[in-house]
Amino acid sequence: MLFNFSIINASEIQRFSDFPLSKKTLKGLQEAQYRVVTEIQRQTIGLALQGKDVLGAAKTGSGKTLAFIVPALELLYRHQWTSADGLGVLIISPTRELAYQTFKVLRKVGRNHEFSAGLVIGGKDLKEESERIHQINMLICTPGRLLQHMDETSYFYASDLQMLILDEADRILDMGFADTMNAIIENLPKKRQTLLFSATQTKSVKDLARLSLKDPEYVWVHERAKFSTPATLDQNYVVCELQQKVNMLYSFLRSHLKKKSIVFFASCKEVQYLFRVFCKLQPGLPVLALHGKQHQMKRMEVYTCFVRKKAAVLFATDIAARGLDFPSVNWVIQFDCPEDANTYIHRVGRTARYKEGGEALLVLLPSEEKGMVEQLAQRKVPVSEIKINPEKLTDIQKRMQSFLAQDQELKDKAQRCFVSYLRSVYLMKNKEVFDVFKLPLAEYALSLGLAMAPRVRFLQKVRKQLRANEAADGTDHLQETEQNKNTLSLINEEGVEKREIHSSGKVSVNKTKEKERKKETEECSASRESAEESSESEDESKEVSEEEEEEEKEVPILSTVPNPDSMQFFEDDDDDDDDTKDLDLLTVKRQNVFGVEAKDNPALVSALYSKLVQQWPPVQKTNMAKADEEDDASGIDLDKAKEILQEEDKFDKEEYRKKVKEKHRVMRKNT
Ligand SMILES: Nc1ncnc2c1ncn2[C@@H]1O[C@H](COP(=O)(O)OP(=O)(O)OP(=O)(O)O)[C@@H](O)[C@H]1O
Repeated sequence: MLFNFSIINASEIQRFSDFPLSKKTLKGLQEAQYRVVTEIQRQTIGLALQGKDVLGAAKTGSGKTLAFIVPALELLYRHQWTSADGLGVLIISPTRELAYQTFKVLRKVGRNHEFSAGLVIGGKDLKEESERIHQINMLICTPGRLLQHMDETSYFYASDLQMLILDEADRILDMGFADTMNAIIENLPKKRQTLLFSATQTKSVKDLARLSLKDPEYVWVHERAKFSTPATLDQNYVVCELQQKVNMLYSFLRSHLKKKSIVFFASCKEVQYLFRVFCKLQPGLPVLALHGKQHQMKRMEVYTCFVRKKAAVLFATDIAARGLDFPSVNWVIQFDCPEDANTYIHRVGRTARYKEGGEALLVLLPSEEKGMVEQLAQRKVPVSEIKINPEKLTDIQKRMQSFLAQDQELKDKAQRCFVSYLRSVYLMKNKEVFDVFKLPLAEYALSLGLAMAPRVRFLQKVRKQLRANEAADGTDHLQETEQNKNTLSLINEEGVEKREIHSSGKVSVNKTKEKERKKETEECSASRESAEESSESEDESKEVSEEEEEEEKEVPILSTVPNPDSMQFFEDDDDDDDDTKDLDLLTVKRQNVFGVEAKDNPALVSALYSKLVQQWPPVQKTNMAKADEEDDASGIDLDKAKEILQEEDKFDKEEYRKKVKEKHRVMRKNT
């Protein structure tokens, strides 16, 4: 059937069937219950069908995935592509989870076509992948693994590539893949169509567009929208002292037991510690944790488990902030202030997806409020302030102290959480919002259940440096709070290694010399936590021994608080009837929860990896329909998954990077 693509008029398109699409694609869309197009789909699919390069930006949850999958299928269909034609479409995703999610949508919508589709996201024997990769027509991959194939797989040809798709381009760049992307693009034929999609428009996205797109059509569907977040998203913020944040979170969860929430933290170690503590606290709903230090297998379990739960809370780092399509999330809580407005937008985008409603609560420290609220206003994010009623907070500090008194490992985690949070604040670029010297360290330590603040050597060094600068230029770089003056002077005094901050009289003796490790610093930077790059072991004992940076010897805390703990390691599924007593206390806004006037401010996958397991090895030799049937027919093969993941752990990324670097060096030398 011949279509006339030149007459597509976006303003007349309402349904997918209004586009000149093949019967196979339309059938796939209908079977997946996609009928009416979203705005980004209406505005970009026609342009892409006409063969134009497109840079598409639209709010989170607005349907960007189909905006590129539909034209990709159509392009190969029109060219009557067969498996013998090799690679025709390449889709690059920032993370494994997102790549797999996209792969699933592709298989669903493309099930009536006969192209082969493959997922190459690392973690499997390269040789095995290499033997099959040349048979793939549509390849979805993460950047690192793709470059690895380009460098090492002799069968890998992209010379006939018709279309390159860059999904979540901003995230790819944030994760430090700019060089990798440049190298990949150099390896691709110049004559091709390129589609680039992103939820936020940043300078680096425009740079990448300049490099990879030719005379692109810019489609920014929400450019003139009053707000840059979905209209169905209700957004509020509270200003909360650092030492009250944990109490606030606990109180919040206790009053939202029937809801599904994601709580974002700045670092893995905060997630690790607070997850453990909240399991012990038994808030009355399942608690899950997702972060970049988890073994891939664990991430599979957690993702699947959270997708299936009706009510649960997921503690996460920004690894979960972008692209992932968790169904029916009611609340996104930003426990720690996001790095910038873009990160805020991606995080809240995990709720209120595709016309659904959702609520977002941002927790800000007093020192963060002005700068962050201004940034959000500039980015057209409508967020209103609500206040916490301190009387309605449940104080869990004593319970936490009691847990730590009985569990040295948990105490170690608390100390790492403390240091890691401070480091994450210190590493933030926007110093108007993030000022580590304004934080009440002693109180914060207490609020984590610690008897005293661990020594933080990097702060010591920073302080020294600032003092030296001050002496040189006569200015006052250090504006300390009274509390910090105390803490800092103590930690700065040569030989003083004890600090008592708790009335119960505990003494801390810090014995370990800090190893200044760049690796650690990077791990704590939320923006660098990448699904693809994560290689840390789940083995916590190993983690501990590797990360002894703030080791501390301490006399155990004497606690009179009985331990209510019945340790639950992974999740707490217990529905506690008593919970209802708090219901009227903390329901943000509607019941004036935090007690307050709302002051308007102007301003892997349900099946994620379970399916990944079945479609391994990753190349689908069969057509998509068959693959999909197989996919739906069977359950999770955990043994197989474990096998795959064990293989993955053997893959030495450092070694590989060195090899690639060396290879590039030799190549540069030779040219
Ligand atoms: N035309 C449509 N009709 C019905 N549902 C749709 C349509 N397009 C997309 N959806 C659904 O909307 C949700 C969000 O889609 P998608 O994940 O593509 O959004 P996105 O714009 O890529 O979001 P993000 O920027 O957060 O990655 C998905 O659950 C998807 O199935």
